Formats: sequence, C-alpha cells, structure tokens
Amino acid sequence: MASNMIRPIGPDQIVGFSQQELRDHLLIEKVLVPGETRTFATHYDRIVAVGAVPTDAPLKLEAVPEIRSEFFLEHREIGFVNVGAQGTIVADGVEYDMAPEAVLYLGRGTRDVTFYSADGGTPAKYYGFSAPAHTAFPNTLAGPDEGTIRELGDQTTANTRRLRQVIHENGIRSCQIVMGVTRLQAGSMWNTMPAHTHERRTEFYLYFDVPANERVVHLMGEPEETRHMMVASEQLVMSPSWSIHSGVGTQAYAFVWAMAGENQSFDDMDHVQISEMV
Ligand SMILES: O=C(O)C(=O)C[C@H](O)C(=O)CO
Ligand SMILES: [Zn+2]
Repeated sequence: MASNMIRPIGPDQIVGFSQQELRDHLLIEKVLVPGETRTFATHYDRIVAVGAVPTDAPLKLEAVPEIRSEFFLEHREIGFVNVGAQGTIVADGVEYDMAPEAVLYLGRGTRDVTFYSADGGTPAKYYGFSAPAHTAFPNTLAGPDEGTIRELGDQTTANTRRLRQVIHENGIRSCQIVMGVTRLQAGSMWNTMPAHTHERRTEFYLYFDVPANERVVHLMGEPEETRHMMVASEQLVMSPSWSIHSGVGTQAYAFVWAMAGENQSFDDMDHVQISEMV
C-alpha cells in the first residue's frame, strides 16, 4: 500500500541531486495553509510535522493512517508555536491563550485538540512538531516572553540573535522534544554559523517572518559537501542528523527549531570550523 511517509535520505543519496530534488526530499513548502490542518509524517525519528491555520471555522488535530492511532496523541507528544496572529488552542476542554510566539506542549494521551483564531482574517498559524512519547508529561503553555534566553552572535559577524529555549531539559518537560524560537536582530542575517551537526537528533527548522520578496539561503549537507536551498517564509526544512543546518537571510527573520532523537541535550553538538566547510 502506498505510504505517505516521508522517508529519510543519507548523504550519499544527495550527491548529484538537482535543486528540485533537494527540495522534494528536504523541504516542505506549504505547511501553513489557511483553513486547513496539514500533517506530514516522517521516518526522521518518527517526527510528524503539523500545520493548522483556522480562519472562519475552528480546526482539529486529527490522527492520520501513518500513525495507526485512535487519536493523534495516543502514543506521542507535540509542541506548537503560533507563528501567526492571536488565537486559542483548546485541549481536552482547557483553553490556552496562544499569543504570537506562544509555545504549547501537549503530552501523550491528550485526546481532543481544537485550533481557533481570534480574527479569521488575520489568522493564528500553528506549527506543530510531534515525536513518539512513552510517558505523559503535563500540558504546559509558555507565553511569548517565557523560556531560557540566549543572546548570541555579534554585529561583526552579522549574526546577533535571540535564541529562546522553551521545551527542553530546564524548561517545559517532554519525553524527547526540544523546541524553541530564534529571532535575528535587525541588520543581522546569519543563524547557526559556525555550523554544527548532531547525529543523536534530527532537527526541523520552520523559517517565518521572512519578508515576502526575501529568502533565507539555507545551508545543508555534510560539512565537506555543502548544498543550499532558497527558503521562503513558513517553509519547513527537515535536517537529517548528518547535515549541517545554517542560514543567511537577505533580511532579518525568525525560525522555530525543534529536535527529537537520542537525548535532549541542546549543547550536544559536533561543531564545524568555518574553514573546514566545502
Ligand atoms: O541560531 C542558532 O544558533 C540556533 O537556533 C541553533 C538551533 O537551535 C540548533 O541548531 C540547535 O541544535
Ligand atoms: Zn542543531
């Protein structure tokens, strides 16, 4: 039976890939579509990405055949970030105020999840990152200013940015999800440079607040065999564990980063010297 699972690829497979082939395998262009809930099940650490943009009617989080579950969170957990305008998420009858850049963690066993926008004309845009969970942690909301903040970078390297860790070992507790938001300061363009890999975890980047005619040149691949993709706002990059994941924008932007895999140690990274990259 044909599966809609997004299957993982290895570094040897992308050699000779055209730009379109790279995008077909490692970029999801339309995650957030007005009036729709979209679900993307992958074999990258069994991560499932979700996009929900409620307009004139609420939307629901539904199980998909690929996860063979009675309800979406029967066997898994999820983190949502609102990258749009004000909204509300109702989970098992509890209302969560989803201001822009609020983060909501929903644990294993949460049965009924409904998405709302305060104004259907300027909707909330919920990006969800889900991974298998073998125990239940409490549903927890973090407001847009909550989390562990790291001020990174420098003007001289054009990468001043605020990294906000929200779902992580010292924040909202989860089984394996690590999730947060990084926002570039005005005039800065580079994220995650010097680059790194982490074979222990898969990472997805959802870029957002990229002006319509601007792009992020997202660097991926093995450090000695780099490739790039031109990424627009609200597009999702799937970064396999063997790949660097860095980007330089044509204007400042933000992105949701999220990881799942062997551990939840944010700083468990294999750093790459810029001079080593090819
Ligand atoms: O700008 C950055 O640097 C990041 O946001 C890095 C990501 O959080 C990451 O790649 C963590 O592994
Ligand atoms: Zn990383």
